[in-house]
Amino acid sequence: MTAETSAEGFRSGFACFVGRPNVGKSTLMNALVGTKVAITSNRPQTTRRAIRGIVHRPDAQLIVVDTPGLHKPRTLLGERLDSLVRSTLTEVDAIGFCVPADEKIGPGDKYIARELAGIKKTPIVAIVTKTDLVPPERVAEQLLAVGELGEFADIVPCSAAGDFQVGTVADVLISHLPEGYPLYPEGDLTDEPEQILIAELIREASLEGVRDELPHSIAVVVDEMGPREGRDDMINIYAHLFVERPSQKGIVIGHKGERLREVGTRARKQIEALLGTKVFLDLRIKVLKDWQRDPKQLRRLGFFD
Ligand SMILES: Nc1nc2c(ncn2[C@@H]2O[C@H](COP(=O)(O)OP(=O)(O)OP(=O)(O)O)[C@@H](O)[C@H]2O)c(=O)[nH]1
Repeated sequence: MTAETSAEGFRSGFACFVGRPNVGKSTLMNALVGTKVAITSNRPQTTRRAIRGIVHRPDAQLIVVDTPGLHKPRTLLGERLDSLVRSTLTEVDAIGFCVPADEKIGPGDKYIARELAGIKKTPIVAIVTKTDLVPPERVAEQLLAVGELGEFADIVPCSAAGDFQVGTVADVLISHLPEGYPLYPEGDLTDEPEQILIAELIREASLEGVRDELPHSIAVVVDEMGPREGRDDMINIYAHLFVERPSQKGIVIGHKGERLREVGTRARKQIEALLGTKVFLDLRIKVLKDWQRDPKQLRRLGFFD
């Protein structure tokens, strides 16, 4: 058997990071994944986990998933972790528990450690982050203090900002993955910007049931997205759906707007799964006469030649 067809010695699986807000989870995830793969969507219809990125190694594939909600203080310090987070934690092959080197261990860390103690089957790697901010003695003290928080498969210090031991974090997580074939061929992943993935999800939702009537006539552009004012748990997305003729507009909108509402709901759910956060989706529809034949409009819709 060739290397591609044999799983022998190859490890593949999922990992997620948990920890209080601001401990450096996102920075570490991004550093691990590097610039190779940007935020990437799951194929619709498959699992709802939001994939953050994939670390490709000759001997391993580590898929980093987001834990929506856990890093939101309200949920974190709430009475319970929501079921999505719980299921993510039990579905992954390894959990990275992040504790920063520059802050004393507090109630937030202990709360998470207690929650994690209930997850028996998944190896938990404690990661002391931001080591660049403190002297080595302090890192050593923090490693010991973290060790008191629970039973960990490993404890690793690292600094994503200082590029210290990021590779070791990957190595250690990978060492806890099961042996198996790569779960995602490299070609399966897009490195498209988030907005394009979101536009694609909206387009897919809008084609459901009318694919035959409007095969290529729908284009979607995300005009704007950003956090909703005054809320840290919701993103506003403003998007336009373009059709070529007024009759198509009618099809997409449906009787009394019913179909467009369904499209919005379906797309919103998919986008929420992708981003791991609540989404307010403002979806407008516009006729852009014969856009497929108009080079200027094609450029506007992101089809560059
Ligand atoms: N000095 C230093 N700063 C870091 C490091 N990692 C992250 N930070 C900073 O710490 C802050 C929080 O980092 P994030 O990666 O957003 O933390 P997070 O845990 O994902 O935060 P939430 O999304 O709120 O849960 C940012 O200002 C980062 O720049 C590190 O290794 N060293």
